[in-house]
Amino acid sequence: MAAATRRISAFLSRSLTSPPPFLLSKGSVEWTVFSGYGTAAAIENPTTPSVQVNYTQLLINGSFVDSASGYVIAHVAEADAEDIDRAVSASRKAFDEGPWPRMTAYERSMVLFRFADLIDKHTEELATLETWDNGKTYEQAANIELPMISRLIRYYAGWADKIHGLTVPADSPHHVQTIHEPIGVAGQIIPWNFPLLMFSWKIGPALACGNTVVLKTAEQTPLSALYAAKLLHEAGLPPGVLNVVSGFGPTAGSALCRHKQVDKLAFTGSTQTGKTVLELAAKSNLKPVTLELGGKSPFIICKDADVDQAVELAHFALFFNQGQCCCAGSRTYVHESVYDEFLEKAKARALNRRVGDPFKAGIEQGPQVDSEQFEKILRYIRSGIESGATLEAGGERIGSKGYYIQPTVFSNVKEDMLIAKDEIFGPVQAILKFKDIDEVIRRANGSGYGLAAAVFTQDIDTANTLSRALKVGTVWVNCYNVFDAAVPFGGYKMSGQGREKGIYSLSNYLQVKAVVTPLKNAAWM
Ligand SMILES: NC(=O)c1ccc[n+]([C@@H]2O[C@H](COP(=O)([O-])OP(=O)(O)OC[C@H]3O[C@@H](n4cnc5c(N)ncnc54)[C@H](O)[C@@H]3O)[C@@H](O)[C@H]2O)c1
Repeated sequence: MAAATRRISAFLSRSLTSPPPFLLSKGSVEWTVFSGYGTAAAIENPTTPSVQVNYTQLLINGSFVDSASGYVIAHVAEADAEDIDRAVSASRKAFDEGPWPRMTAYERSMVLFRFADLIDKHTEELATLETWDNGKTYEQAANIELPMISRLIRYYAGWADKIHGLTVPADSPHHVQTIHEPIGVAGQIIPWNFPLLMFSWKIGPALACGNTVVLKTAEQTPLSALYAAKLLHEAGLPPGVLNVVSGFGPTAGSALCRHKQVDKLAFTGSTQTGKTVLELAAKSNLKPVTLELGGKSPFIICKDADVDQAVELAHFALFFNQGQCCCAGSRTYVHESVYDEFLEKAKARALNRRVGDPFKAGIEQGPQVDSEQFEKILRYIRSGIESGATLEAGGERIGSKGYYIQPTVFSNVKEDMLIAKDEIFGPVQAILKFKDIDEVIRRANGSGYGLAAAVFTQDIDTANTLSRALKVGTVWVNCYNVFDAAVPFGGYKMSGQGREKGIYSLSNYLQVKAVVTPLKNAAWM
């Protein structure tokens, strides 16, 4: 139904300070035509009644009140298959006929540089939306993530005019050149844990290479990407080059994956959905797919480790972003000689973690993103207790409003327990004891995932042995979560296919064409 726009609501189900002035105020609704209104053919110009929608809360005991679990912060247009089709058509037209691929690489790079400047200028708005949408702390969004995002956009802006092919020597009298061309329309699907960072990882290389994009945000976090996309247009991006659609996976996401006019797909999210995305791509037009999926990353603390430093880093590796990181160090392997000391200190650190209103200064942990994740994490905590792991700290929700979970630590964890196998995606640290290096390599590699790992040691030989033996896309040695724009990121095994960031991401968005021309009277071959 062309004129219909349904609405989905972004819920902020947590205790927060009052909404920033530039956002829709709590409970306000814009009037729109809703689907199912009359018959499709008759609704070219639907009547807009003068009556406003004023009441959207629950009417309980004579008063309009928010739901117990949270309140509405904004209403967002929901894309369905028809909207995806509109977005893909716009993107197709922008690629096939529009100015973007025909602009010089330098002009494209300047648009991206201007965009990066605007991100810096609008850090406060973007970071607020990110916290509002996701629940992560404002300090993390503003001081860590936003600077990473503008840096990454500048990194790819710098690549735009450095993408070129080769001249290739042939065995016969032919002039052979390779041309690196943009692929065309890129469909991109991102998750809710780092909405803006994932937005930048996806659009940065795609646009630098001259592609056009349809990007679907996660249904939990639609707000910040829309704001950033507006800034990109302000920076000079022509219409149709970047289309941002909010919507649900099985409808909008699936329509994007199946679309035959989409030339390439890039997906970040769960391994299960990654399999679906790959299948839909194969069944439609066999578009190439890059996948950045889940993980169960081992953090290995060797016998010579400085325990205080190891505790702090392992804590950061797991609890950062409320534990909602695909590369969270969620299996903490500790050598038996330092195990007891590590455990006591890890427990104390978790108990000291400052959990609370993510807009307040000094808070380390906000709420989980939504009720589904919240319930799932609590189920995993129960499963940890039932399977015989020792609950050392936490284990409960905090308060009765908002999705806050106590920083939780389990010891005596064994590989056959669900908490050691599955991606919990929450503030739950699982500590396992090991005796020797060969054993920990075997156990660390025993997972179906292979996204990241950390090695904590003062011995260069141990670091080298482990770095080479671990079947993962990133090994952090005596550090964690270092996400420079130039450093590739991606997974082995069920953690994904392909790499993002760095020069590796460029090849995801380029076709290589060989052009072969006969040479007549060549001066040289
Ligand atoms: N690797 C990561 O960065 C990452 C990020 C978020 C979540 N996860 C994992 O995924 C789990 C579940 O989170 P989730 O439900 O938000 O992940 P998900 O895979 O369901 O969602 C990620 C994105 O895929 C879309 N999607 C869902 N179903 C789709 C379909 N059939 N076709 C196309 N697109 C579809 C979603 O709308 C969203 O934009 C988490 O607990 C965590 O384990 C991993």
